Amino acid sequence: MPSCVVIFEPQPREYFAPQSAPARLARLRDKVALLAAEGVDRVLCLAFNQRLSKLSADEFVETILVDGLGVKHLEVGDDFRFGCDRLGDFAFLQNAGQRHGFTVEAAQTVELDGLRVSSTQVRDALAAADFALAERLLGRPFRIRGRVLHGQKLARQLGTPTANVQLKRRRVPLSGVYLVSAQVDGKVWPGVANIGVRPTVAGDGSAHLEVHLLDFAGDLYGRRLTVEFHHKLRDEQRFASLEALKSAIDADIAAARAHWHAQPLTKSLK
Ligand SMILES: Cc1cc2nc3c(=O)[nH]c(=O)nc-3n(C[C@H](O)[C@H](O)[C@H](O)COP(=O)(O)O)c2cc1C
Ligand SMILES: Nc1ncnc2c1ncn2[C@@H]1O[C@H](COP(=O)(O)OP(=O)(O)O)[C@@H](O)[C@H]1O
Repeated sequence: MPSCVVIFEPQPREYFAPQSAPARLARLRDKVALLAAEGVDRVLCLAFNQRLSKLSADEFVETILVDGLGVKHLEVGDDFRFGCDRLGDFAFLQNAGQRHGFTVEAAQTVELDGLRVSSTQVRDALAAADFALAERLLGRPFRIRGRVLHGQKLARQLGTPTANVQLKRRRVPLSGVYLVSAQVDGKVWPGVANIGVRPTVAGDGSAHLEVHLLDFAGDLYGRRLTVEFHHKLRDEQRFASLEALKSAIDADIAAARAHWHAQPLTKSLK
C-alpha cells in the first residue's frame, strides 16, 4: 500500500493569523524532497482556503480521507484537531475509522535527551544560534535554499558584493550576522551572511538573506545557493551611516576569515 503524507498550504495558522504564525523551517519543495528521501510515496498538499476551513470533521473524513484517498490506516498526532471549529479530534477519527473501515494510530513522540523533537524546539535552537542542537533535532544541518536575485547594487559601493538569496515573503527563524558556508554548483564556499530587514538601508520591512562568499569572484545571479549556518557573530543593527555599516561588515569579514582560517571547511554539504 502506498504511503501518503497529507499537508496544508498555507498552514492553518498562517491562514487564520498570518502575523503571529511561526516562521517556516523549510520551503514546500524542500519538504517534499525530504519526505521523498525518507521513502514516502506521495504527498497530498491541500490548499487551505475558506472552503477547506469550513468543512466539518465528518466532511473532511468523507471527502478527503475516504473518497479521495481510500485510506486504510491513518497515523496522526494524538493532539491533532481538524475540521470546522476544530471539532474533530483523535477519538473522533477512531470512531470514523470504525464506521468507514480504516485503522487509526497515534504517532509516537520522538524525544532527544528527554526533549520532545518539534518545529518549536528547532525554532528555539535557531533563535539561540545553537546550530549543533538544531542539527541534532533535524537530523541534518539547518539550511536555507534559494535563487540569487538582483539587489539594490549598494553592496558593491560598500566594497562587499553580497548575493541576495530569494526568500519570497517567507518569515525566517533567524536574524543577525552569521558565519555560513554556501553551496553553489556543487562547490562549497566559506562566507558571512546577514539575515534580517537591513534597517540601515531602510528596506520594505521584509526579510533578506545577503551572503558574501570569501575568496569568490564571479556572477551568481539566477543560481541556486544553499546556505548552511554555523555561528552567530552579532545582531543586525541600525547604523547611523553607510560608512559605519561598511566598517561593521569589514569587521564581520575579518572575524569570518579568522574563523575559517582556524577551522577550514572540510565537511561538504550533501
Ligand atoms: C556581513 C554583513 C553584515 C551586515 N550587517 C548589517 C547590519 O547590521 N545592519 C544593516 O542594516 N544591514 C546589514 N547588512 C546588509 C547590508 O545592508 C546589505 O548587504 C546592503 O544593503 C547591500 O544590499 P544590496 O545587495 O541589495 O545592494 C549586512 C551585510 C553583510 C554582508
Ligand atoms: N564573493 C562574492 N560573494 C557574493 N556575491 C558575489 C561575490 N563576488 C561576486 N558576486 C556577485 O555580486 C552580486 C552581488 O553584488 P551587489 O553589488 O551586492 O549586487 P546586488 O545588489 O544585485 O545584490 C552577487 O549576486 C554575485 O553575482
